[in-house]
Amino acid sequence: MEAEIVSFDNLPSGAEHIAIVHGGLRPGCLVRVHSECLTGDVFGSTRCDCGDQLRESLELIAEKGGVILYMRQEGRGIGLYKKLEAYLIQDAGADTFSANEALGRRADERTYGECATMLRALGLDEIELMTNNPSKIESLRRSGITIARVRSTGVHLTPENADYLQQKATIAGHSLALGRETA
Ligand SMILES: Nc1nc2c(ncn2[C@@H]2O[C@H](COP(=O)(O)OP(=O)(O)OP(=O)(O)O)[C@@H](O)[C@H]2O)c(=O)[nH]1
Ligand SMILES: [Zn+2]
Repeated sequence: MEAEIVSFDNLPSGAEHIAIVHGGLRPGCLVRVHSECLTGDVFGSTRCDCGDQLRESLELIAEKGGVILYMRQEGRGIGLYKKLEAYLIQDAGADTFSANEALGRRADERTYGECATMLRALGLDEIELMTNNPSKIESLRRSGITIARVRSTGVHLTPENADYLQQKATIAGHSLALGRETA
């Protein structure tokens, strides 16, 4: 697909977030807010579903038009090195949220105010949001973005990521129908 990559001046965090835009921008268009996961997005790690969700979003946006906000919020905001440390703690039995806390960090350090700023800069204050994460929905709504519709991402369930997905559902309240598997 042909897409435009948009950068943004003066985001308060200084992070190099980008928007990938395909098709016309119109009120209510499809938006995926994707948090960076180097291990999953680039290297195909099977611990998580991030790479599958990113590819799913790219395919949908290629088909319908829309935006991916690629947010440099690696490791739910704790960064890559800390996420790798958290993986070691998980391998010793912790869930993915308490492993962050064992490192003295919060379970999820992401905020989404900059996503709202980026959407407004693109002229979008009404969107269809692609997510299963209730805090993304609430946070964007609190930042003044109208979410006309929420579209769930698929459930990319594998034996390797089953605990991770189960913990997202039970600990962070993600709407994931883990009884079924989709492509
Ligand atoms: N700290 C930590 N971060 C992780 C872990 N696994 C994935 N991540 C990060 O979690 C983020 C993706 O978050 P998810 O909770 O999978 O999904 P989400 O983006 O909140 O929700 P959806 O919009 O429904 O996909 C990325 O920044 C990943 O790097 C982990 O075990 N520990
Ligand atoms: Zn991941």
